[in-house]
Parts: sequence; structure tokens; C-alpha cells
Amino acid sequence: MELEIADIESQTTYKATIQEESRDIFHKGNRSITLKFHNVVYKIQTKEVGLFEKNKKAEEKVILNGVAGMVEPGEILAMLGPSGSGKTTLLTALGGRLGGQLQGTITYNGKPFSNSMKRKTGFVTQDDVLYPHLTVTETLVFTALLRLPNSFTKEDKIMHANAVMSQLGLTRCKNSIIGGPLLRGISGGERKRVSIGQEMLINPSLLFLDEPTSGLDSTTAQRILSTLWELASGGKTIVMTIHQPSSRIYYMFHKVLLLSEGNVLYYGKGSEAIEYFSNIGYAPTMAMNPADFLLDLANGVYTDQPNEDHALNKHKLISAYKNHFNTNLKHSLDEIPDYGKSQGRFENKGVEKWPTTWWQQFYVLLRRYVKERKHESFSGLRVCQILLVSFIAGLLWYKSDISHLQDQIGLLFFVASFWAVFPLYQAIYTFPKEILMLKKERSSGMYRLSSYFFSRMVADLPMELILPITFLFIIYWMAGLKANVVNFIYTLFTLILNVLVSQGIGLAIGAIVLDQKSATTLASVIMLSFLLVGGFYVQHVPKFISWIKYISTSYYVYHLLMGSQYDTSDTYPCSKGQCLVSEFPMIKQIGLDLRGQMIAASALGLMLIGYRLVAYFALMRIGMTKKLA
Ligand SMILES: Nc1ncnc2c1ncn2[C@@H]1O[C@H](COP(=O)(O)OP(=O)(O)OP(=O)(O)O)[C@@H](O)[C@H]1O
Repeated sequence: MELEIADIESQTTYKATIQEESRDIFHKGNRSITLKFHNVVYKIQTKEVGLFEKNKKAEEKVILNGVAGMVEPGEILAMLGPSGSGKTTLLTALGGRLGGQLQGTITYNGKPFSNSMKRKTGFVTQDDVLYPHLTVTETLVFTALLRLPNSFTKEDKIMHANAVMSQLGLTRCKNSIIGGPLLRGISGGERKRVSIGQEMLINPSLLFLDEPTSGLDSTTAQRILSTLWELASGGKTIVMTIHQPSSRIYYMFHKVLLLSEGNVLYYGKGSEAIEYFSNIGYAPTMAMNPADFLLDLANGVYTDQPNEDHALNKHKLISAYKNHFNTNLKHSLDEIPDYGKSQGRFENKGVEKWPTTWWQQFYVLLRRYVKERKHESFSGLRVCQILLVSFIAGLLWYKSDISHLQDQIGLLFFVASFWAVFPLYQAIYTFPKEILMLKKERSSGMYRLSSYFFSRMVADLPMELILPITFLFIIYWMAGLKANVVNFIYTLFTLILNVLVSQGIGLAIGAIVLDQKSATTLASVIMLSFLLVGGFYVQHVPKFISWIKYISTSYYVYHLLMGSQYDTSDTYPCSKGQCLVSEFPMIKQIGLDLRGQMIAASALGLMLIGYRLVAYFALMRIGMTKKLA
């Protein structure tokens, strides 16, 4: 009983602390930020036109055309516009995540974007990129452990995650899994709140949200907006894109920026938009949601008459805004201080690039990945598959001895092929599956690529090793391979090397292609070529193509497996009585000499590192400033 009371008391204290903490999260901390942007122009080169014409030329498309505005602490700026009008592009540019031809001035308290600004910035993407098998608590705690700096203790970080959950009303579903398309989990609104929570953890001074209410019912949308409104009133600066806000939501925005094909049609207080359009001759003809009216105008629709010239309307609205901007708004934005490159560098000085140490990142990423992939890596199905294959193969080659040399060589080649293909297909999906998460988390500067990469290497290792070892134990004794510890260890070493190299090839293909379908196709072609030139199927490979064997893993693995079972002095029964194993045609062309085996082991050792390096460099191209997909 005493224990229960103590429990309740400690829970009450805990809850009170959480509530206090959650209030703090909204009100204390980072400096306020004023975001100003002026004359922002963004162009892209579209693909070459006229495929069959002589004069091919690349077309330039203007996505943003001289956009300007300002958001101050305590304000929510909503960017409205039809689909394709440039809202996400502008948001990404303002969030410091857009590479390419971006022109104009974007300043944060008068300074350019920097590492320290990145730390104060939260960015919620349109699609919720979350791990489906983690619970809400796990998702937020892992993010807190990675994103909050080491000035917080581990307990503080967990407390912070709990505080955010309580503030966003996620406590009820804190132990539910996130879920995905084929896995029932929390609702869409809750998922969106988890995404917002991940950004709120760092108590950002500046928060960007790309369509935080899309796909949600109006009550949930309203609830999310209320949370954002509360955040803004705590001194945060909030910029968001939104598709079709209800009028209730519309009036919660402090400022509105209306875009049409990359041009601004209106920037200013949401409540003054209708008045502005009425003054330039576009007064609404009936009572309607102001957001609907603005979106109609952005599409060039005003009178709804069939013969209405939409392009002309848009043109008039763009010109009217230009005049309005030059006469009324330009001067306030012109005060943006001009900054030089040196100022940008100065801003980065003394700011740690990463919130946590390499080992912390490695450890947290490893734990998170193991939790997320537990059901796949340690699945009973996978274990059964290996056990079944090893028993079937063991029965097929049951107690085969050297008198059936051809069969034994077949078995060795089967072992080499199976353990080349199996780990390869496990590994090719690693990076394509993770690419969105990697982009999202790397853009917010959460961890180094190297800590991520090593965590992935290590996470799959236990299963990658346990399964082949089990397989070999079963098949080795059933098939009657050389009953000698040294030979067994040699075979095991070869098998593990084979698994690790094939895993490396899979990782490299996945990292280069980043698309599951293409990666599978490419992997099949590569693996098939490697197996065909491995030395088992074709012994007289034409010279011009025989070089492929030198890059084939199967060739070297086959070589080592031969060495693991046969000596140069071994004989087998043949028509002449006893023949040397080394003279057997399939073995002769490979050879049983020690030097050849050492070369094969070294080649595999090089491939073991080389393919992983290829994968690492391929992932490096996922820049930290690129636009999120
Ligand atoms: N990297 C790119 N390559 C080709 N086109 C691009 C690229 N980035 C943006 N665009 C084009 O720029 C325009 C604006 O895109 P953006 O995603 O910013 O629009 P949006 O207003 O956010 O649309 P939605 O509401 O549908 O998300 C679109 O026509 C889009 O196709």
C-alpha cells in the first residue's frame, strides 16, 4: 500500500514536472528571429526539349519570381496558392534547404543562414517521414536523444520528449506504433502531430511547416493550428504553406502570402486581403471563405463566366501587386542589411556542427534501427527459410564423398551462390528504404553520415553472421565434407567473407540507385554475371570476356572453397584407378595453390572495404541543402 502511495505521489510529481516543462518548451529559450526575404528568384533547367530535333536546348523555368516578405516573432505567415504555384519551393528556400539557382536575399535577424540558424530552425515536411514500427514515445525519445545538445542530460532529453507529447495531446497514444500504409497505427492527425513534435523538441525559434493540415478533418486541422498559434504567441516565428484553409483557420494567420505561378498576388495581413483586392477592382461578389476567394483569384478566376480570360486576370493582379509593393511595402523590406560572405562565416564560428558526439549518434541510431527492423531481421520466417534450405541441401548431398567429386564441387558452388545472393538481396533495400528519413534527418543536421552508415553496417551483422554459421553447421556434417576443424574453420571463414562482400555489393547498388525496383534489376544482372564467370558453369570462357571473373566475388569464393576442402596431394577414384584432385577439369582451371588462395582472400578483403566505400560516397551526394522530395 505504502508503495502504491509512493508510486502515485511520484507519478503526480512527474506529471506536474512534465506540465511545467511543456509550458517552458513554448516560452523559454532561443532568441526570437525575424525572417526577411527580398526579391527571391528560383529557376530550374528543365530537360532538353525537341528530342528528335537538331537544335536541342535546355529550357529555363521560373519557379519563384521576385518574392518578398517578412515574418516577425509571434507571427504566423501562411503561404497560399494553387497546386504548383511555388509554395513548397519558397518554404524550402526560406528553410535554408534549397540548392541550385536561388537568387535574392533571405536573412534571419539580418544574417544569412548558418549552422547556428539551422539549430534554431524546425522544418516539418508535407509527408510524415516516420518509422512505422516505432511507438510515438520511441520516435520522440530517439529524436530528442539525437537532436538535443549534450548540455541536456539523457533524463532531460527524455523529459523533453514527454513534455512535447503532453503539449501536443499525444499522451493517449504514446505507446501505439506509428504505422504505415499496410500497418495499422496512429491516425493521420496524430502522425502529423508527431512530426511537429519532432521539430518542437529543439524548441525552434523559427518553424516551417509544409501543409501541416492536408488530409485532416477540420477539427483536427483547427487543433493543430491552435497549437501553432500558441507556439507563435510564445515568441516563435512560424511560416507554413496551406492548401485550402477554412475561414476559422484563415483568421488565425497573422500574415498571408498569395502565390500564383511563382508571382506574389498579395502579401500582408490576412484580415486586410479582401479589402486590398476590392480596392484594385476585385471585390468578392458574394460572402465566401476568404481563402477560397484568394485561391480563385490566384487561378485567375473572378466572375466565373465561361468566357472569362483567366490569364488576363492573373496578369492584372500581378501588375497591381507590383505597383502596390513598390509604393507601400518596398521601403520596409529595403532596410535589410547587406551581408557579405565573411559575415556568414563569422556566424558559424564557435557553433558545434553536431549536437551530439559520434559515438552517441552511432549508439542511438543503432538502437533505433534494431528496434525498427526487429520484425524483419529476426523474423522466424527468415530463420525457417535458412533451416529448410540447409536441411534440403544436406539431404540432397547426404554423405557425399570424394568418389563423387563432381557432386561435391556442385555443393561448394551452391554454397557460394546461395550466400552471395541471399545477403545481397537483404542489403539492397537498406538505403532505398531509408532515403527519405536520411534526407529529412540530415537536412536538420541531426547526425554525421559516418555514424549513420556504421550503425547500419553493424545492425545487420549479427543476423548476417548467425544464419550462415547455422547453415554451415548443418550442411557441413550432413553432406560429409572434410571432417577436420581446420577445414571447417577455413570454409566458415570463406562463407563469412562471401556474405560480407555480397552485403557490401547490395549496399553499394542500393545507395547508387536509391530505388528498390531498379536496384533489384541491377543486382540480378550483376550477380548473374558474377556467378556465370565463377568457374563452375563455363570452363572455356572466351578471352575477351574472361576478365569479368577478376571482379567476380563468386570466382574468388569458389577458389577459397576449393582450397578449404582439397589439397594438391588429394586423390579421387577415376577410370585410371586414382587421379589427383588438382587434375580434375573444374579444379584444374582454378588451381589449388596457396598463392592463388591468398590472392583470392586479399581480393575479397579489398572488395569488403571497397564496396562499402562506394556505398558511402554514393550516400554523400544526398546533400544537406537539397530540396526534400
Ligand atoms: N526540382 C524540380 N524539377 C522540376 N520541377 C520543379 C522542381 N521543383 C519545383 N518544380 C516545379 O515548380 C513548381 C512549384 O512547385 P512547388 O512544389 O513549390 O508547388 P506547390 O505550390 O508547393 O504545389 P503543391 O501545393 O501541389 O505542393 C511546380 O510546377 C513544380 O513542378
